[in-house]
Amino acid sequence: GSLALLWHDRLLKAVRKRATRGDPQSVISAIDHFCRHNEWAMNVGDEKGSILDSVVSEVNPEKVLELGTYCGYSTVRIARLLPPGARLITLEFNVDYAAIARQVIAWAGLEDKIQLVEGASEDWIPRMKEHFGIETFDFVFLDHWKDRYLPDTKLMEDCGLLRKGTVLLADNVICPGVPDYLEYVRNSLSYKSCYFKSHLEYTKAEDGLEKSVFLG
Ligand SMILES: Nc1ncnc2c1ncn2[C@@H]1O[C@H](Cn2cc(CNC(=O)c3cc([N+](=O)[O-])cc(O)c3O)nn2)[C@@H](O)[C@H]1O
Ligand SMILES: [Mg+2]
Repeated sequence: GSLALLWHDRLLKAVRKRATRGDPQSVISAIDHFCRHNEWAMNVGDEKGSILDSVVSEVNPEKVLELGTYCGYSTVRIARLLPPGARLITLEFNVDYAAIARQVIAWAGLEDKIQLVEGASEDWIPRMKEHFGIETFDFVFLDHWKDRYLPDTKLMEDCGLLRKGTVLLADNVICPGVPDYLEYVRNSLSYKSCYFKSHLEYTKAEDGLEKSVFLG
């Protein structure tokens, strides 16, 4: 609705005012400042974001998939750490959010590493190979609708998009929570899973990230 759009315009203004064009870290700090001091938003945030940073740095992925772009905060967080030539595909089906994210990504100067695709994850996952020439992903960040984490993970398995060693990192496994997904990755013989305890972005509530390595 228009109110949400107004809010997102204020977010963009804060980014343009506080962040330096072409400097991803300043874009991240500007969004964190806005969400902590002005208006909360469901970005992964700075605390969980530094866990995301450490997992991305450890995996050093060439091919990355993000489910749920939102304003592009985690997209920028991930892309700024990728080696030259690495590519990040991010899926977002809300056109208003996608428009905001494109501007955040452009301000960070990371357009050439990122492909923002407008559409639903369930529609695009089956088309990754023929449409983007992707064989398998090295790293997947799940931050979209919580009832899509499990079906989309199974869909990625069925489409052969995961290889031995692919790392899935899921946001919000405690709040709002993804019980069916957690039960699956923690009990399936195809995954080695571990939990990184943290807090819901910009709050004191518990939340965390689940890192699950596909064993093939
Ligand atoms: N199947 C889908 N395919 C592509 N994009 C999707 C899909 N589902 C949602 N999205 C998009 O993700 C964006 C952000 N989003 C994420 C969620 C789910 N995330 C949460 O609900 C959430 C909620 C809280 N929270 O309530 O405190 C905290 C968080 O960190 C969260 O990620 N809902 N919309 C939205 O633009 C939406 O269009
Ligand atoms: Mg989230």
